[in-house]
Amino acid sequence: MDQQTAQTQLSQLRLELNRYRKAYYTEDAPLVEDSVYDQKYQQLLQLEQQFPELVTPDSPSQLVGDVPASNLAKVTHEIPMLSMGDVFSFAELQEFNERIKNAVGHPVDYNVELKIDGLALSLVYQQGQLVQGSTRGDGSIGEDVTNNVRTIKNIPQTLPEPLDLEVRGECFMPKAAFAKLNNQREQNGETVFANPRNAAAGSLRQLNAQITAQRQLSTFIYTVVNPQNIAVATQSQALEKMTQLGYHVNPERFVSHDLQGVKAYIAKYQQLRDQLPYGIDGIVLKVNDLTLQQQLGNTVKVPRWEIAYKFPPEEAQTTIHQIEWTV
Ligand SMILES: NC(=O)c1cc2c(=O)c3cc(F)ccc3oc2nc1N
Repeated sequence: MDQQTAQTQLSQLRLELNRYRKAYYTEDAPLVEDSVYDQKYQQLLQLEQQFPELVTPDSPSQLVGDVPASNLAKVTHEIPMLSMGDVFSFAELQEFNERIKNAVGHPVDYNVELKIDGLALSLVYQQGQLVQGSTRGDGSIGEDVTNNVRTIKNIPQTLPEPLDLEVRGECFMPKAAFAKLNNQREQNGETVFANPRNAAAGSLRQLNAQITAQRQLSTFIYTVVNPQNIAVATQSQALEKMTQLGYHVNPERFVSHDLQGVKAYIAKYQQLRDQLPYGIDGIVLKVNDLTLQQQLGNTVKVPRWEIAYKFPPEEAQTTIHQIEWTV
């Protein structure tokens, strides 16, 4: 079908479906059977899937807050996108360090990073050109958000070298953008997002990239999936190289030879957390040597060579802070 026909059919479907919605939701007097509504709604989704550039903000598919995952095309991750094991105390970090030392046979260096509170994103490049962007999904099957990531300013569309590369990072909404967006939504009588992470997810997982483009999303890239393509031996070198390639990499990182440095880093960023322009919910410890990472491998769910230390929830931390002030 050509775009013109699709446009005609879509505007007809939008008109009909919005009329049905109005009758159903506001006048409590459905005009058609649910099955008729659902069949036409699926027709609209199919057409919007085929012609995403024809999606309009008033389309019934856009009125449900962030688009349910089922409306976005699926992407299979060649290398699964795992999540991270979490710990909640320094003692557990020490246990993690002991496990690694026993497994490897000697102490190791860790690359220590902030844990950005957003949603995981994969970016695939062929010959240095961005060809696909996708969400984690269930780790094996994610959602295709390629058109949307093309609107995110700090994602390079073209690399300075013709590399075949997959990188992964966190997509987030800066706190200032989140506050502005929620003010606008409140003024328009729309539902507000609970936190920047939900706002980022709802803004990235849109069928209409024009909506994503208005949401001021950002990224911090933290992994090269195939580091052999960029000739690096450690996580810290990989992050340096990604910076040179034009990616936005979080600067608050360092290589630690023991956990004392990590203890100070945790204390520092637990204090700085509410002054940072982006949300963090902890720190991440990664075995710095990439060969050791490979040797340590992954469990079904998480890599064995890294751990996430989660801060206590912000409100709890603020309470403790207040107690200090009153003392
Ligand atoms: N939120 C984050 O700031 C952050 C998250 C991850 C991951 O989820 C992650 C998941 C993997 F399977 C492997 C490495 C990772 O590294 C990571 N590094 C980070 N800095």
